[in-house]
Amino acid sequence: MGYISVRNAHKEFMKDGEPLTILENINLDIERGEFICLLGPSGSGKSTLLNAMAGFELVTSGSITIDGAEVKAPQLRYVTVFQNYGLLPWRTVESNIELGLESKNVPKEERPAIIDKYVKMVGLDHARNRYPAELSGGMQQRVSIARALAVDPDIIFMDEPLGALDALTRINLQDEISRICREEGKTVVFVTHDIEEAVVLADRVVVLAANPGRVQTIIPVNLIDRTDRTSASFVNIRNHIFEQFQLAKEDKIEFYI
Ligand SMILES: Nc1ncnc2c1ncn2[C@@H]1O[C@H](COP(=O)(O)OP(=O)(O)OP(=O)(O)O)[C@@H](O)[C@H]1O
Repeated sequence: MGYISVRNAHKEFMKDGEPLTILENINLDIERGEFICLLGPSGSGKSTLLNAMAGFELVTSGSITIDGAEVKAPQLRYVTVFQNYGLLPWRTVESNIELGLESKNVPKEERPAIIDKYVKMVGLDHARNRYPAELSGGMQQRVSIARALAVDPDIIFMDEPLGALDALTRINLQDEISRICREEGKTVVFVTHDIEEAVVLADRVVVLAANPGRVQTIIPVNLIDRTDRTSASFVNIRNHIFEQFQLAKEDKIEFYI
C-alpha cells in the first residue's frame, strides 16, 4: 500500500437531479517523496481527485488513505496551492509566508529564520517587504509556494498553480518547483493539462481519461536532466505521453454499450 493510497475510488455529483459519475474506479499508490502529475483533458476529474486526496471532497465509495489513515478532512500536515495564489493583500511577502506558521502555532521567535530560508529559496529576498499588488503573477505564485513549503508539510497538493502565468515565467517556475521539491524531499501531487510541464516535474505521470474520469495509464519519467526540453529522451517521453493523452481524449463510448 502506498503512502497515499486510492482504492476503487468512485465519485458522483448530482446534475439535474441525477447522479453523474465523475471518477470511476480509481486505483493509485503514491510513495513518500514522489512527484506525481495528474494529467488529463478538461473534465477528466483531475481537480476532483486532488480535492479528494487533500480532504476537501469525500469519495462516494472506495477509500483514500494517507499513511494508513482514511482522509476525511483537510489537515495541517498537507498543504494545497491553487492557481489564484490565495495571498492576503494587506500583508507583505514575509507576512504572507508567516501566515502558515501562525496557523501551525510555530513559536514567534522561530519564524524569522524559517521565513528567511524560504523567501530566499524562491528568489524573493529583494521583495520581502512588498505587498501582493506590487508583485507580478509569477512572484505572487512564488510567495504561495514559499508559504506552503515553510510549514514543512508532508505533502503538497498543487492544482494548476502555474496556469495563469506567461510561458517564460511558467518554464522558470517549473524548473524551480522541480528542484526545490526534490531538494526538500516532498511528496507532491500536481494537477496539470500541460504535457511538457508533466515531463519536467513528475516522477510518474498519471494520465486520466474523461467521461467518466478514470486512469488511462501511468507513465514513469526517468530523466537525468529535466531542464533540457530538447534532449532526445525528453522528446521521446513527451511524445509517448502525448499519444496516451490523445487516446484519453477519444470517445470510448463503445466500451459501455
Ligand atoms: N461540486 C461539483 N458539483 C457538481 N459537479 C462538479 C463539481 N465539481 C466538479 N464537477 C464536475 O466534475 C467534472 C470534473 O471536474 P474537475 O474540475 O475535477 O475536472 P478537471 O479534469 O480538473 O477539469 P479542468 O481541466 O477543466 O479543470 C466536471 O464535469 C465538473 O463540471
